[in-house]
Amino acid sequence: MPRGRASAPAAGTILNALATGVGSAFAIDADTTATVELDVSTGGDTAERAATGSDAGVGDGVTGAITGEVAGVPDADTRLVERCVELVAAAADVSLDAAHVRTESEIPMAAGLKSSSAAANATVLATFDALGVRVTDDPTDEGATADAISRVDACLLGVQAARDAGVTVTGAFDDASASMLGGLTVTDNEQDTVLHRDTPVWEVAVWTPPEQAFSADADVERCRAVAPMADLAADLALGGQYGRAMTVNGLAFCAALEFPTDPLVTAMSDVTGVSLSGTGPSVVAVGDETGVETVADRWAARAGETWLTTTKTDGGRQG
Ligand SMILES: Nc1ncnc2c1ncn2[C@@H]1O[C@H](COP(=O)(O)OP(=O)(O)OP(=O)(O)O)[C@@H](O)[C@H]1O
Ligand SMILES: O=C(O)C1=C[C@@H](O)[C@@H](O)[C@H](O)C1
Repeated sequence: MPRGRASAPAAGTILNALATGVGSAFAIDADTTATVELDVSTGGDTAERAATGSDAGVGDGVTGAITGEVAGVPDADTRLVERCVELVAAAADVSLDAAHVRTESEIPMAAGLKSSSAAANATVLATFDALGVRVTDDPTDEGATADAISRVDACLLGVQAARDAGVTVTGAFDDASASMLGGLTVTDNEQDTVLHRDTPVWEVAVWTPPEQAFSADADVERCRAVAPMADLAADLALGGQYGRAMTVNGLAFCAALEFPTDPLVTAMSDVTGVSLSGTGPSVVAVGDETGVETVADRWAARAGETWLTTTKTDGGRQG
């Protein structure tokens, strides 16, 4: 039974795309790993098997059950990662009799740290790994050939799966591209295009409060109301002023989504940038070691987890 494995990093937010469709994120050093086992069909007529399979999946050429499992979270919603396996099988033109995907994650779920993008990217890459298809950095490798797929095309399969599973508002290509490519990206999530890439190197402090906030439940109308501030943050990010973009975004989206601004106000004089990450509740600060450690000490008095990490300039990897 072909088996594949891959990992992809979490990310923090520079600009939330829920206001205008333009978003920006950067990869951080905390991973989700996916292990995929495939039962590949060896013969017979796919359409006939698909019509008769009692557990048929929604993907073409999938005749049996695709099951998912999240280590340590028995009641997790696994539709996103199951859909990733289906879409990769369809892109690689492979028929599956069954498949199982298991994720293990250092990233808290629904905390604003792009757990969904990391899980989707890791699963897409692990499924291609099981099929012997390697991911390449060559953007001219369009679509999945017998042995290669470009990173961006692999990422777009995960974005499609997130849309199909209903875990995203815009598709979150900003989060997904930062996780898959590494470094920082600015994207247009309506066109699924990368507008800008860079690899800033920062120390990172993260405060993750004890609650969850699912992106699909975010108040989109309130986010759209802060579009003028999102436009300003986009201009700053596209001009390379990432820290200022992040702090403008943080103040605007804490206000829109009714998270406290105090963790940002008490951090901003010590760091390059600080923001609510994603749709919250986590807050992320970037800067030099002294600055982020000062902020982390201050945040440690709050309920939840405060932790230190770094930016990551490489993204998802197979094996
Ligand atoms: N490790 C994982 N394995 C499988 N599915 C996951 C995993 N992590 C997240 N998911 C899926 O993503 C959903 C959470 O998506 P959501 O966008 O709300 O969280 P997030 O990506 O952490 O937040 P944000 O988009 O604000 O950064 C979960 O309900 C689950 O379906
Ligand atoms: O679901 C979505 O479309 C998004 C969720 C958040 O992570 C945002 O930060 C991101 O820009 C878009």
